[in-house]
Amino acid sequence: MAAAEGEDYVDPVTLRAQARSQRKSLGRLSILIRQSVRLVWASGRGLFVGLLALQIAAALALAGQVLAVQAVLAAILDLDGSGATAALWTSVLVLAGLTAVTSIIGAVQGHMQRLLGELVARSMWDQVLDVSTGVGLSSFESPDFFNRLQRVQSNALSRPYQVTQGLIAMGGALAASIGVGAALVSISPLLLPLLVVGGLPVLLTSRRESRLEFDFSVAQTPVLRMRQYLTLVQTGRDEAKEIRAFNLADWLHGRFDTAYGTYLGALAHHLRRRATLSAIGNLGSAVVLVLTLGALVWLILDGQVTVAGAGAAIVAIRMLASQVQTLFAGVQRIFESGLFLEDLQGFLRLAEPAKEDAHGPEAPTGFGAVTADDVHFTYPGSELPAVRGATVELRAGEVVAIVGENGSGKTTLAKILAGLYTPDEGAVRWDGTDIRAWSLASVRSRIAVIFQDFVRYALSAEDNIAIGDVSRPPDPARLRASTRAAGATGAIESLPDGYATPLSRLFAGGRDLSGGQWQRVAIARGYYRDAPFVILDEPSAALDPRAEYDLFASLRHTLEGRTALFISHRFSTVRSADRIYVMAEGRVVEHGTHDELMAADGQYAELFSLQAAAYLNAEQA
Ligand SMILES: Nc1ncnc2c1ncn2[C@@H]1O[C@H](COP(=O)(O)OP(=O)(O)OP(=O)(O)O)[C@@H](O)[C@H]1O
Repeated sequence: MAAAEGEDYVDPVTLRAQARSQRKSLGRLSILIRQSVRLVWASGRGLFVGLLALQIAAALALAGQVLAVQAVLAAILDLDGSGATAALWTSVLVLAGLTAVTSIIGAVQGHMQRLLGELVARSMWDQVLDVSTGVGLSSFESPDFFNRLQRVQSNALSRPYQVTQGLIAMGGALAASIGVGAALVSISPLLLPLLVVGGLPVLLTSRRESRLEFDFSVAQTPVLRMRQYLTLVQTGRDEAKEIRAFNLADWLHGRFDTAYGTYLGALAHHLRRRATLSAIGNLGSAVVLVLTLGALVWLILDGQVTVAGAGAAIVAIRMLASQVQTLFAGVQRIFESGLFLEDLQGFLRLAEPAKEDAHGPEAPTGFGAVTADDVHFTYPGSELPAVRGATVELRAGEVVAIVGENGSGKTTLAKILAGLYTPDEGAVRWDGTDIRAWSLASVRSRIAVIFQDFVRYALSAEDNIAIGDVSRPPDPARLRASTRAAGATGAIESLPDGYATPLSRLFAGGRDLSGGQWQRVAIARGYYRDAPFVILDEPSAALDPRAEYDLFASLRHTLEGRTALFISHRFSTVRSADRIYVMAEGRVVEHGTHDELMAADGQYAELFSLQAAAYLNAEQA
């Protein structure tokens, strides 16, 4: 597993600096448009082409409307002429028909855009989920990663839809502008340049607005994450009991209000700045529009255009102004989304090291011995190493235990042995070969790990166990054997729908299990995976002493020759292990069999006696 953090991690400050240095040139716009078209094309090319075709049809209808207005006005001014009434009605009908066609096209486009937007969103989600499930586990220790994930979820994912809309609006507005512009030129060529200049103020201010929007989003991500977290805490099922027991409701609510208040204050400030900028842009456009209309009046007075032509020109000017605005709004959307898209692209690149995990030769299907050879590991962002020079060995078929006090590094060492963290120094080897020589995905497929904080999936009991090996279709016989070996048969068979019962009250007919029953389900999940190496991280913490004893006593039989690493706090449980490693402060301080360690009279003997005495005292009390 290559650590995902590295040059691809960009902190918010760097991101803002990058945003400031972004060039907003035509060259950049064309790059963004190319990227966006590729994205939309890959998600739904049929719809995209259909939408563009409709845009062209709408543009033609719009240009036709200008000419029809001119014809209607000319017919009105010529009403006393012979056949003028028929000409008037014909042009009115054409105008009405074209107007209806434009509206119908608009409505159909709306529906198609919505669908295309969803297709784009789905393809983006697919990629984002690939990253979040594919990046190295250590990414989840990094606040940078979470900030980025949050930004991508809350912002970047909606941007491709905006880009889609922006592109289509731009295409349509461009086609319409050309159509209406051509109609306008046929009335008087002098009017066109003035109108194009009219759009410039909006373009200039919109560039600045997009930068403001991006800066705002980057700056607000940590506050938004905190707010979201506080919402989750106050609405979560697991947290509900503690919130009541500790009377935390008002306190948490206060925190939430403060976080929201901070965000709202910043949002109001941000929106004022955006509103001011867009007002400046629109006022500039309005001034240019007045100049254009003035020019038109002058052309009429000068006799260069007819009154009918001038009437049609006014309609065209209004249409063109709105098309130019749509065009620039499209450009703005693409610029605005550009920074987010780059952020998103950077995020998607985080999956590349994960893809490398699948490369390389397949790991062997078994081993003679697994060793962690003088491994060191420090969590990203931590100063102190969690594991500092630990060496352990597990020979095939052995049951090996790691014991030690809280925080001594047991779980971290287990995750290193499971190939989930790459040691900073030292190596995990199978028969002398560093596991990094093989595809890490294939190494992990040979290992079954039951974590201390295993996941309670809100799925059926069957799924909760069969999830241990999704590489093949569920095997009912294996499922039942694993359940039996983990001692979970009774709990599952007494559920209303047995194995089909959802293990969560979130779903109709669902049931929850007790902590110990859940733990047995998790153990069954580990047994179900046909792996030569099984890691059980405190699998007995929620079990009663008899169940714990049974679990360990039956372990060898259940494992049928597989190798097991067993982490526990209860020394009495592990006394029959082939070898016991005692960890303290990230190091292995002692190892041997129970008898050897007791004879050595070191830390193990001390902790064992302490626990035994506590147990005896408790029994006597
Ligand atoms: N995700 C993490 N990020 C940073 N530090 C961590 C993380 N997980 C554990 N640590 C630190 O690493 C050290 C070893 O933790 P580890 O979970 O491996 O200990 P452990 O022996 O399994 O403890 P326990 O018996 O409480 O489960 C501790 O000091 C802990 O604070």
